[in-house]
Amino acid sequence: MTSLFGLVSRVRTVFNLSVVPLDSNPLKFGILGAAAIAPDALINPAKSHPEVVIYAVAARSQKRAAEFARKHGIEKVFGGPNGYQELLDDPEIDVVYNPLPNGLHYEWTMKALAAGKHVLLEKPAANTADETRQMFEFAESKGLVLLEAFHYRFHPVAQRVKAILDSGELGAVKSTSTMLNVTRGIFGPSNIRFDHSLGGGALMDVGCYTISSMRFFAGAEPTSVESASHVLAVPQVDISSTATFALAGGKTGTVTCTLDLPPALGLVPRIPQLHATIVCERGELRIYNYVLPTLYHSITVAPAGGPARVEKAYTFPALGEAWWTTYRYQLEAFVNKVRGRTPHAWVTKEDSIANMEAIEMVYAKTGLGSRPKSTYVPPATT
Ligand SMILES: NC(=O)C1=CN([C@@H]2O[C@H](COP(=O)(O)OP(=O)(O)OC[C@H]3O[C@@H](n4cnc5c(N)ncnc54)[C@H](OP(=O)(O)O)[C@@H]3O)[C@@H](O)[C@H]2O)C=CC1
Ligand SMILES: O=C1OC[C@@H](O)[C@H](O)[C@H]1O
Repeated sequence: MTSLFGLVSRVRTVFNLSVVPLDSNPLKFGILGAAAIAPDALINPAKSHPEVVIYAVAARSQKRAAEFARKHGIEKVFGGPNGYQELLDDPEIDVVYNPLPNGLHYEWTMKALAAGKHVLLEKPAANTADETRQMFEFAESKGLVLLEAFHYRFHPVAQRVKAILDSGELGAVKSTSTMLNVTRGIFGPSNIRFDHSLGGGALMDVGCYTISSMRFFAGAEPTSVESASHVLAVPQVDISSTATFALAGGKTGTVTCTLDLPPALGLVPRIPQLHATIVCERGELRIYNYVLPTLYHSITVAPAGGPARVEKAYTFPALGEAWWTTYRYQLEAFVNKVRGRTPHAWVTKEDSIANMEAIEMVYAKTGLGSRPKSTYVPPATT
């Protein structure tokens, strides 16, 4: 009963956020594209951050940009074929949020960095590890912050799980199983997720979380892909994928993802499955909902031969509120980094590159091949 009240209270707060007063010199964010994810990932979290103002949006259509701006109370609108570049050229903007389709991440992140903006970049970082490396090296050379938005990492759940594993309570990690299965029908056939040229594929879209969390919880990088299989949505684009990695130190990791979770009994839509199991030398740890834990989650710590305990982690001892989403925690860290303060968690350049490498390893194993490289060539001066 207590957890039901907690759930209702957290959900009510998330959907009825009051806007906190802004500091005197907030960071001004501009959004590239009137993207479906932008409200959850940035606009709503920004309402409770005194150092963030969502100042501008650009969309390929003026009308779409204007409607999005009106709906979300955004001051500045850039529309039309040059809208994205015009937003980047606006000297008022400090930070660019890039939630474009995966295949456009590289081009517009490079352009945003060239314009001197910090970038919050949606996952997966790009279509290839090479593009990912280039973006991070360019950001470093310009002294700018670039973050791949693996929001789950910033929530207390992921950090608490990592702390339990690192404590040695259960002994060393032997294997991981990470899953992200999305309900069938949420994304229609024309969705960017099924467009090869835009970087589509379940492994790119949701598999990137399963690989990221495998690497994080195992504390080890893949050395090879032992087996992999997929179901195609259209040629070269997987709607479901699974793979088993050999990881450094003799560990293994199995990842499972789909955008096509079938209904129960052929009729009842199932809620997304966002679970992970980590098997250790002296027991196992199970996480229910490591991706959107604010709604509800559980961390079950089951020592071999001993009683299991269940933990919850909605806040850190000195940071957060129970209703803070993964995105709100992520924004906290991002702003701290830009401001030169130490963030409570981070996804490093090396981490983002390694994740893309692992995705490409799976696509190589299955024969689908990496998603196409961007045709954008940065100017020589960049
Ligand atoms: N962190 C998270 O939890 C989530 C992250 N994501 C990530 O965010 C990104 C966007 O996902 P989502 O918001 O679902 O995507 P959308 O389908 O909403 O597309 C995002 C934007 O892409 C722009 N766009 C530019 N060129 C094209 C093109 N050729 N075809 C289609 N769209 C184009 C559109 O901008 P315009 O308005 O200018 O037309 C659109 O608004 C992806 O990288 C995805 O992986 C997605 C969901 C959740
Ligand atoms: O990032 C994401 O998280 C949730 C999924 O439903 C979505 O497809 C993906 O883009």
